[in-house]
Amino acid sequence: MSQPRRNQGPLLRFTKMQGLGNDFMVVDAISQPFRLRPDMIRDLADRNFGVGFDQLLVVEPPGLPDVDFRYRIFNADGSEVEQCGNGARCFARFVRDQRLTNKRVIRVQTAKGVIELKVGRNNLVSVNMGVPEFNPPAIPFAADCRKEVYTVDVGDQVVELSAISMGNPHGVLLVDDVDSAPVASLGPMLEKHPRFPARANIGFLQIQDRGHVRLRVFERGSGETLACGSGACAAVVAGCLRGLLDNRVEVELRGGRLVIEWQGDGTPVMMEGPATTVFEGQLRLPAEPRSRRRKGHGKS
Ligand SMILES: N[C@@H](CCC[C@H](N)C(=O)O)C(=O)O
Repeated sequence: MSQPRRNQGPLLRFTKMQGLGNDFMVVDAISQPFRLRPDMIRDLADRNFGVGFDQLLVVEPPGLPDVDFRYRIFNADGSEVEQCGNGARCFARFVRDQRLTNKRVIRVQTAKGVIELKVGRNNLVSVNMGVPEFNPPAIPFAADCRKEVYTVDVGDQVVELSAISMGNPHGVLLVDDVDSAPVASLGPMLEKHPRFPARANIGFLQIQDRGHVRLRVFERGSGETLACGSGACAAVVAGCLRGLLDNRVEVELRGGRLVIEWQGDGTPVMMEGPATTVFEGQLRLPAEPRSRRRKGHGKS
């Protein structure tokens, strides 16, 4: 890393990646120092004034035995979250391309447990996304008991949704047609609905047949994205629980297709899809104010 000039922060190397148009800035925090405040992440996520991304992914050394890396995820609003399916596939591609590992099966520690990523020979990555959680306090979702469908008052409407955690919280609504679904109006209201105390990702699911669905997701902390991997898992689980879907489902999102498999309660959800590098870059981070520098590092 080159030496920063006066009043400038260090250079940061990053890779821009995308999985079905859900786009990421990916940072190797193993071979370079990395520390960003939420306001800096928001600036970098800005599509006009920054790099522009839905999520920032950070690759760190593992903190557990039998795990290859730690995977941290930040939404465009700077909030740190537990899970990102499209990001997990890009993560797997990144650590191999950057020669941080040559394994094809990679175990990664996330804020909600360990996930396993498998890199295929065809640009496809499959991810064991873990066992979905339906217990309301664990999602978290405000309800007295577990149900497949909850009735929720939102604005002047009453909607029905499934509430599921894929490590991160999801609400899934069935719609007749995703193209005309009220994603822009209901999405933000349900994302911040008091019954989801940690906020939630809101999926709008159209069932075409038992093996094919269409989906749009209004993501917590990032708004509507072209695709949401954990949202696709939650949507298929919701459809299976309602008896509407088979165990293997092709999910069509605005940015492309994912294949999701789920064998039922207590089993993990498997996701397969592509991961693509867009470009590599470097940027000069702003210098930290002197007072903060002193506090953080104990030096002036
Ligand atoms: N795009 C992601 C999900 C990213 C995190 C999400 N916005 C949250 O706040 O939980 C995916 O592909 O799963």
